Parts: sequence; structure tokens; C-alpha cells
Amino acid sequence: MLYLARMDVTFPESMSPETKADFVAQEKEYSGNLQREGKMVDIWRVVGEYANYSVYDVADHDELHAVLSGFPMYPYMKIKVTPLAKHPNSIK
Ligand SMILES: O=C(O)C[C@H]1C=CC(=O)O1
Repeated sequence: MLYLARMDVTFPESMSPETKADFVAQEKEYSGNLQREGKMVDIWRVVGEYANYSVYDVADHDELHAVLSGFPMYPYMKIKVTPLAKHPNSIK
């Protein structure tokens, strides 16, 4: 099943730059692994915001929840998920 997720990240103002940098590095590794596994199909930055749109190809809602809640930044994210179905006009 395909899902579109929008993730907005907000760190507490009290978080140190070192801790933020550590989260960014952990996130990059986790995200890279998901992409290599084919579970994250794409990820795009929302221009001007600390947010992304990303597309997931996973078995079901439960697997998506496991993937999303595994992000190191998960406690600092607001996530909105939209399930995707094939559009009848798609030529792919
Ligand atoms: O930079 C971000 O958008 C936050 C984070 C969420 C997924 C990911 O790969 O990075």
C-alpha cells in the first residue's frame, strides 16, 4: 500500500545544537535505510519549512505506523498521513 506523509518537525527551544545535530545524523541513517529497503519511495523538502512530504510503500497501516514511529525525531514530529490509491488516468 502507498501512503503520502507530511512531517513537520519542531524541536524544543531548549535543545542544544549538538543534540539537534545528533538527531539529524540519526534521521539521515534511518531514512537512508528505509529508502534502500524500498519502504520510503521518495522524500521532498517543503520549501521554507522544517517539513517534508514522503511516500511509503509498505504492507499495511501497522507497518506504516512501525516505520513512522521508528524515526528518531518521531517525538518531535507532527505527521499527517494520506493513503493513496491508483488514479484511473495514470499511464504508469
Ligand atoms: O528533515 C526532515 O524532514 C526530518 C526527517 C524526517 C524524515 C527524514 O528523513 O528527515
